[in-house]
Amino acid sequence: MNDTMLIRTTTENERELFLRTLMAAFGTHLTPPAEGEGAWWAALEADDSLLALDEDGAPVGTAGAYSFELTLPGGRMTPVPGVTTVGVLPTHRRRGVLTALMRHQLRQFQERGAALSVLLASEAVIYRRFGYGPAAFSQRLTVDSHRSAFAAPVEAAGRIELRRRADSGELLAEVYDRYRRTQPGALSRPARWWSAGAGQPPVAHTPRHIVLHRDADGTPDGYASYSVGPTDPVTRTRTLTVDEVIACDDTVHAALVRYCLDHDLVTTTVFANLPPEHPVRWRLKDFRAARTGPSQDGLWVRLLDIPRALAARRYAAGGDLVLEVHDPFLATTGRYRLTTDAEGHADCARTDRAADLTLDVSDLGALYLGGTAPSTLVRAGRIRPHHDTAALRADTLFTRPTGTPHCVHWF
Ligand SMILES: CC(=O)SCCNC(=O)CCNC(=O)[C@H](O)C(C)(C)COP(=O)(O)OP(=O)(O)OC[C@H]1O[C@@H](n2cnc3c(N)ncnc32)[C@H](O)[C@@H]1OP(=O)(O)O
Repeated sequence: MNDTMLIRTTTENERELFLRTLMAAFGTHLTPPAEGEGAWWAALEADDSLLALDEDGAPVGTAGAYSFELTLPGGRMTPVPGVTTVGVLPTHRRRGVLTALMRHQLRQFQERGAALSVLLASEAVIYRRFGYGPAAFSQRLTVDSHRSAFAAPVEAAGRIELRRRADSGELLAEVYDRYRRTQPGALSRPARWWSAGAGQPPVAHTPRHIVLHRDADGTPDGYASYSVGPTDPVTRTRTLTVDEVIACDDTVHAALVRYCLDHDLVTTTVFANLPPEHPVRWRLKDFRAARTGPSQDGLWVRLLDIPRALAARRYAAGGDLVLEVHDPFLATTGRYRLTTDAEGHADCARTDRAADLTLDVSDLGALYLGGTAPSTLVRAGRIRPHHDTAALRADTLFTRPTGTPHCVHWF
């Protein structure tokens, strides 16, 4: 298959062909957006959308990429391709179509100078072989609304207003943009996403309510996006699901959470996508009124230019570490010396020195945003330490200098 397969970018007028192939791979159909919502495919970038064609020229697979900016630990932002719309027709699976698409796409990213790429994985078993590792996680918090009193009132100056999502794009985009610059692991949301609708997923099959928080001067500084499900006729239970609570400030965040918890005719409130260990649970008077769901992998990271990627983020301490990184998919192995100063600024270059740790590039991706400690992967048998203090030294450097990484953006 690989020898005869052609991979090429689409043209603007091939969007429908691309989408039909993708939808068939997922076993779904193109459904028109709900009233007042945009079509999610409006955000696709045609010149980054790849089609794999069989020997007869018929499309059998798709892969696309969006252009985002990723916020790194320490606050620097870097451009990243965000891999999306990956699918292979059920009739052509397990013959290497995805492998060929990934090879083509990663080469394209390298040619354009990307230091890393990111994705959200439909299944966790697919992408490690291509060098991606799970780097940021999210947690679901389910709260019994009637037991949700806070231990202390939220003292956020300002007010909350309920808005139509269709009229709020610019305000939400502004709030989101301020937030994502402060949140490691967050992605920019280009304008075309907002014109397609906000929330998570950004274009939902069900409409979302939006509440906007304004500070005492009237400047928007937070929002929440949510929907309320039907009432169960037997149990009389009803669930409010919050897709996104976005705010730079913890008190504003808590005011928006309080609004959601106080909604009438709701028995359960679900916060679908919070960072792990979010402090909001600790505001509850009754700690057991909330249950945390399993931690889910969110953003996956793949390093393409290791020295540039490692030097771009900040670290938690000064130090020196040599990593031997194996990248079987791109058929490279290299040793890299990472040197950081007391402020956590880094240099990274190839070296001949002996390695402290040996690891696969997908595991380096998993460590990159600080979401998982190197010692955890050593204990899991994924990373090989070469001496007793190697894991501890790596932990001291890599772990979260500026908070838990999190990516709320669905793509
Ligand atoms: C970022 C995103 O867009 S995520 C969305 C991904 N898409 C989907 O989930 C849609 C439904 N699934 C599909 O379309 C296809 O099954 C794909 C795209 C996941 C895989 O495409 P294929 O062309 O079958 O993959 P390919 O043949 O290149 O497989 C390469 C290797 O990965 C393995 N693999 C691929 N997909 C899976 C899977 N879902 N589960 C387990 N192993 C898998 C193959 O067995 C193969 O292993 P091998 O090298 O040891 O033989």
